[in-house]
Amino acid sequence: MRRPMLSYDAAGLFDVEAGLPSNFDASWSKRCQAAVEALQQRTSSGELGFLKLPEQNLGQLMTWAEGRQAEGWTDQIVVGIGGSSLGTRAVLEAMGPAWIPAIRTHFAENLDPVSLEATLRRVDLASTLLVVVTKSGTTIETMSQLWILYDAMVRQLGQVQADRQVIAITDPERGALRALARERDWETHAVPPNVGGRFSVLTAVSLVPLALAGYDVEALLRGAALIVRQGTRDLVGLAHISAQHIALYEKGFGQMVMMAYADRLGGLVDWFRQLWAESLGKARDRSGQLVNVGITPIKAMGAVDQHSQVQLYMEGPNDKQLLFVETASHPVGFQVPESPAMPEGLRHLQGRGIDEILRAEARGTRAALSRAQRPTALWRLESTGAPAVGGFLMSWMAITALAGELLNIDAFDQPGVELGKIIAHGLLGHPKHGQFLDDLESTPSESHFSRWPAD
Ligand SMILES: O=P(O)(O)OC[C@H]1O[C@](O)(CO)[C@@H](O)[C@@H]1O
Repeated sequence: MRRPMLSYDAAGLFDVEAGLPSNFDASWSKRCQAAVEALQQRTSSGELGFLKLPEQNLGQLMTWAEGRQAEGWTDQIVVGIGGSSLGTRAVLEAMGPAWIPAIRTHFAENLDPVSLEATLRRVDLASTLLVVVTKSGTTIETMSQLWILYDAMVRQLGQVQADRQVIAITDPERGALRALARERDWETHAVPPNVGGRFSVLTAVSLVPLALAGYDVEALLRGAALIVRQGTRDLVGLAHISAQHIALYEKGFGQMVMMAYADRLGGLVDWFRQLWAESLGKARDRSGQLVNVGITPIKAMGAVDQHSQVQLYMEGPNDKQLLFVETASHPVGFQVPESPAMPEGLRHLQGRGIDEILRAEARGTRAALSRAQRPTALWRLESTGAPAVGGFLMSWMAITALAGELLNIDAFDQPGVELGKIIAHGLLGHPKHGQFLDDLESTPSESHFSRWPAD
């Protein structure tokens, strides 16, 4: 039998006291079928595009990227946040160590002056592309940093040259960035309007910077395609995974820890957190009823968090679903050397690979959590090559969308993030967003305010 590119072991969700019952699959079967039909219907009507992304032909993109690489650029700064950067970062980190990038990639995500300065010190703007990614074209963090970086380029290289070095990835028609790109004649790539930001890792949003960096984006899509190759059959299988998490949520397991056992898998967990949290954390269901639903995603890293979080996961409230993510192979290896000086109790480590030790730690931790009646599951990527990474991404996009159908919520909007943005714009002087400022003006009452050192 061929080794699978990706595998999922859910036994630990069933084998614990408050876990899933043995008739789980049968009892959720009808709901899963209905969820799949609904998702397929929304896909075939053109409302949702992410399931179709593996069908793209990337020939043109590859030729374009090779042409750009041949121009001799050394670096790209990807300016974007949330769904406009997390997917790119996840793939770069996961596949990175096996790759010698054609163009080095830096990110301008958070509004941290020190990070921005550090990025500027690492690059030579004369040989750097500015890849700005924002689907809406209005995101405050992205547009402010674009303006700073573009201004620095204009001052150093002149406007004509700076305009040649900007690549804008945004909605094909709408938004401030699209308008700006038209005005300045920047090169553009379109984000399909029917693919939401957090579902956009297999669109130009990530494929453009990844192709520029020389990554095998075609293999990424091939891996994603394998997950949904059998259409309904595959989707029903994925819907049962969504249902497992929802059923556990309904039993009181309202948090979901994704614990990655390899540093380079950490970016995938960051990507997953946005996908899961923004898609499923909703106040109302589709009929408008107040439900305040959501399963809180938590990032953990093995083995480091065994020395930090695991005590809580073992003995604290039994309200967490724990997903382990590991890779079966690494592009490089280290062995603990043999030595007569090795202390007695550690001799069994001699000759062991550190990957072998890490795997044993993951197994040990999962087994211990199971003994403590905590529900666990394991995702294993055969390697962190493009197909397995693409497969992981597509699996979780489908599981998340299907979970939205099962919960009867809209997994593709994010109304809860708007108010904070409006207030921030108001604070910064936006002429139309001053309505909440009075509430902020009042000083906190002394009984709820502390300062150190005390007067
Ligand atoms: O691509 P944009 O429009 O800049 O949005 C960035 C992110 O901001 C959000 O709209 C809100 O956090 C996300 O859904 C999105 O991925």
